[in-house]
This record gives sequence, structure tokens and C-alpha cells, in this order.
Amino acid sequence: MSGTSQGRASAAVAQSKEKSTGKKEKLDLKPPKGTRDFYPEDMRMRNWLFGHWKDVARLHGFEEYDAPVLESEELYIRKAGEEVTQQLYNFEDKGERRVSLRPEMTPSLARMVMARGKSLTLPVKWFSIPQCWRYERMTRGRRREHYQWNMDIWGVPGIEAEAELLSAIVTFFKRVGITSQDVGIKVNSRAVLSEVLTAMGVPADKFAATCVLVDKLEKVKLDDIRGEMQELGLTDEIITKLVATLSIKDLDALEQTLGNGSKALAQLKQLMEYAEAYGFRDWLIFDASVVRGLAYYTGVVFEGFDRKGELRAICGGGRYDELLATFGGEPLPAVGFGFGDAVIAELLKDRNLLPNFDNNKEDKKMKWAFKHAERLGASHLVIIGEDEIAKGIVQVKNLAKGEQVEVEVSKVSDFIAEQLAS
Ligand SMILES: Nc1ccc(Br)nc1
Repeated sequence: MSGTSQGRASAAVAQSKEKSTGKKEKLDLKPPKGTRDFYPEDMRMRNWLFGHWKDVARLHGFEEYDAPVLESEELYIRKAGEEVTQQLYNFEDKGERRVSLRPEMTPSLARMVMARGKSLTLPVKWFSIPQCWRYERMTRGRRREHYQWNMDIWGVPGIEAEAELLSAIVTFFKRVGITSQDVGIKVNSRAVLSEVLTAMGVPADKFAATCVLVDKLEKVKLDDIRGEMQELGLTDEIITKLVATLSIKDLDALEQTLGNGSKALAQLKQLMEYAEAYGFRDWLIFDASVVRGLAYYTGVVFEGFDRKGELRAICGGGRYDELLATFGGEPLPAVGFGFGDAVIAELLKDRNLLPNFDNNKEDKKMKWAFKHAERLGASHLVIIGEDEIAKGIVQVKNLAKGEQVEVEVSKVSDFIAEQLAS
């Protein structure tokens, strides 16, 4: 019996229907609104995607962590008007505690880092793939849960941390066959806006809320949020200067605005140099209008996007050096990103880059090949079928871990050598 009076009432109605018709009310077989079932064929795709995320994380020296899906609501109470805190899946539990399903993983991670404090060996490089939740009015028909690959580096104040995270994102894209023609990564720094607003006398405690409003400009017109900006104390002169800053097209023009002594400018230039050295400079685009929608970002921010402009942001992240301070802890430099499972699945489908996950292809030949590999004690099995030949790749299955990834033909021996060395 359900614990609430409403629950007891609906159970009574169901029972009374059963008594009168002798037939049990048929159970609603759909998952709760905004959530998904994962049948075996869905799990094959999900495990393929997560397998790539885990491989890339480990190749970059990250370790896996996890935290409860249910957290104290206070982790997410922020006063900057973010969408993520206005759509909490929150409630009071039977112990009268205010709790929430996590809408993001970063606050849980910050809590775990703060709990370990100075006993942690820095840098901390941790990853996780949590299911995250929001309670959105279903009028917009959007999902209420998604899985989000999180990669974070703690204890590195320098821009090399951002470069490493961008390397991980690009490495993932390349592994699944996405190129810099398909996807770009917009890069900016909130320090740009911070320098401009500080120079115009805007108090630092208005900065986070201002960035949250600026982020909304991607979807709404300036006049729709001008009132909220004015409520923050931004005059029309400041708003005009702010909007002009968002439209700056390149780092040379940015230098005209900020001057050559700007720390924000120096960091962005340094990041572009690192990107050149890593070999992924062609994936990056400076875009002064990108600020992201989370209140706690303080420095470089970035977001992956499809160049056809048909999808929502693929991934996004940034530096959040002050988050621990907002939890009453000692500040510790931090930077990270989130990468959801939904948009990337749409992109891979649109580009015909999803492998065939039908299990009927495990035909007799495949069964023999796996059996033979087992008899030989092979560590890996390389599969080359019609699909693989058409795409110029091979499937490499790690027989010990059961993970299967696609590898370009020219990189197979290096890939297996790396796997055997790890
Ligand atoms: N934060 C969040 C949670 C769940 C979904 Br779906 N989207 C965003």
C-alpha cells in the first residue's frame, strides 16, 4: 500500500474496479515521464559509448569515482537563477530531510574533494558517468534524465588543465569517427567579462548572475532580459558595453578592448598555443559570446557544437576555482566538463557513425572466432567485416574487459600495444 493518502485512494479505486469487473487494472508499462528503458540492444549502444568515454579517460590518466544519485538539496541551492537549480528533482524524505536527485555531478565531486582535503595528492584527475536528473514541466517533452561523462582536474591553476580536457574531448570525437569538419569547440573566458564589468564598476557579487543572464542570450532577445539585468544594477551603458564585448570576433580585437596586459587574453592565447602543440587547434574557435549557464565558472569556458547548427551543445565545461570557497572550504583550482549521452547519440546517428548493435551478427563465424581466440588465450580480437571495411576501421575487442572500440586501420598496432602496456 502506498504511504500517502492519495496513494491509498488510488489503490482503493483500482481494487474497487477489480471487484466490480473481476479484471485487474492493467499496469502502465511505460517508464516514468522523461525517463528511458534500456533494453539489451540499447545497452549495447550505451556500453559502446561509455566504453569509449572510459578508455579516453584512462588514456589521459584519469581515475573513476562515483557518488550517490541522491544528495542534500543544499548542494544545489545557488542564488544566480540558473536553470539547473530551478528544475531540481527535489523532495522531503521520510526523515524530513530536504534532498534532491543530482542535476549535475560537480557539487558531489566538490563535496568529496573537500571531505578529503589536504590528504588528497594533487592533481586530482577523476572521471565519472553519472545519471543526472531534472524536473522539467513535461510541456516541453524533454527528458528528465541523462548520463553525463564528467572529467575534472583539481589542483592545477595553469591553463594546461584546460588543454588536457580539450584533448580528451577531441580524442573521443576522433575515436568515433567525428572530425573537425563535423564539430567545433567554442572557447572563451569569463575573465573577459569580469575584466570589462569590473572596469565599469560592477560589484563582483553581481558577476555570476550576470553570466547566467548572458548565457540566456543564446535563446532569448536582449530586451527579454534587460529588466533582469537592470535589477542586478547594470545600467544601459554597461549593458551596451557588455553586448559589444560578446560580439568581439578574434583575439586581436579582444586585445583592443582589454589591452595587452589582460590576464584573460594571455590565458586564451596560451590555450591556443597548447592546442597547436597538441594538434587540435583546428577544432577550436574563439567565441566571446560563450559563457555557459552554470554560476560557478570563473575562467575559461568551452562547448562542443555541431557545425551544421542542428543540435544543442554536445558538451561543455570550464574553470571553477571558487566552488569550494562557496561551500565554506579552502579554495582549490578546478576545471572540468560534462558530456551528455543524448546529443552525441543524435549526432552519430545523423552522420551514420553508429556501429550496428544487432546481436544477430554474432553468427557461426563470429562464435568460432571468439572460441578460437579464447583457446589461443588471445588478449584482443580484431574484427574486420563489411561495415568496418566501408568505414576504413576495425573493431578491436578487449577480451578481458569485454570492451569493444573502433580503431582506424593505420592505428591498430599502436592501439593494441598501448592496451597491452596499460
Ligand atoms: N542537468 C540536467 C539533468 C538532466 C537532463 Br535530461 N538535462 C540536464
